Amino acid sequence: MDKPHLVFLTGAGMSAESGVPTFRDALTGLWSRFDAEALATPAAFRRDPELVWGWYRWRAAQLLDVQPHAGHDAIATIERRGFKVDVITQNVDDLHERAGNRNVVHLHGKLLRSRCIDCGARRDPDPITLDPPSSREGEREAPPRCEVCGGQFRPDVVWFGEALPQAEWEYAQDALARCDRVIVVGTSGLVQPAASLPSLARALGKPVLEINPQPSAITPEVDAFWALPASTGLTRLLD
Ligand SMILES: CC(C)NC(=O)[C@H](Cc1c[nH]c2ccccc12)NC(=O)[C@H](CCCC/N=C(/NCCC(=O)O)S[C@H]1O[C@H](COP(=O)(O)OP(=O)(O)OC[C@H]2O[C@@H](n3cnc4c(N)ncnc43)[C@H](O)[C@@H]2O)[C@@H](O)[C@H]1O)NC(=O)OCc1ccccc1
Ligand SMILES: [Zn+2]
Repeated sequence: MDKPHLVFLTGAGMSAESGVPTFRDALTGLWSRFDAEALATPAAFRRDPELVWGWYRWRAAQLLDVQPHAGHDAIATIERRGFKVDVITQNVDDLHERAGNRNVVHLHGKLLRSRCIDCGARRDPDPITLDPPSSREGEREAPPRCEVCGGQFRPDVVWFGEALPQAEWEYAQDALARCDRVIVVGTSGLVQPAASLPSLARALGKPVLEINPQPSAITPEVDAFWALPASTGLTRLLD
């Protein structure tokens, strides 16, 4: 008897216990301390590329200091136990990969990757991780220039008003159509189109469990809700 195919839909709350700030949490949330319009939009980068590049370098430097927690490890253990596992995340961190999951799809891009805004070229090692900047918030830094076309480099994340990467979005919808169960972890369910995936899963007849200490915008739509932090809720799945 084949083990069920599980899809994990994760948001910023999944990485909160590792020390990665969420976006909306009142005190620690990034959007309560920084203006998304001034930092996470194409217009912001055109207006002030040094401010935006500096801010993403600061976030990238922080990521180098955190580790996956028991919740990330639990999802990786479930995959090692022979379950087919797809992780579809809104997160730009690499904690699911570091925990050992192989099928991790980033709907909103990756913080530790950048690309040329003109020709799309990438560099290895990636300039966004090179000689991490002093971790002073708001440190301004000029984005590097592309060696291929001279264009400016930008963080390889999806900014507000930008379309999600086609391949990742199609993979997400296809995985929900093929899976047996869906577990949603740590999202407020406020950012579209990612926030529409749980209701798509239900429309496809897939049972949806949500793990979040607080009810979210998607809680009314799920089959089961565990008011728990990611580490506790996901570890409980191992029992
Ligand atoms: C704010 C919202 C209203 N805006 C949108 O949805 C917009 C569209 C839009 C504009 N106006 C609208 C009006 C109505 C509806 C939609 C819109 N969407 C877009 O712009 C998208 C792009 C959206 C992606 C933006 N990029 C990100 N990130 C990358 C960058 C970066 O990181 O800097 S979004 C970013 O914020 C989002 C944060 O949400 P969550 O992950 O849910 O985190 P949050 O902090 O909100 O909540 C944390 C949760 O965790 C819980 N929690 C806390 N601790 C724990 C714990 N320990 N364990 C478990 N859970 C925990 C908390 O209780 C809480 O529930 C994530 O998606 C994250 O990736 N693009 C697009 O629409 O393009 C069009 C288009 C289409 C075709 C062609 C051209 C254009
Ligand atoms: Zn280029």
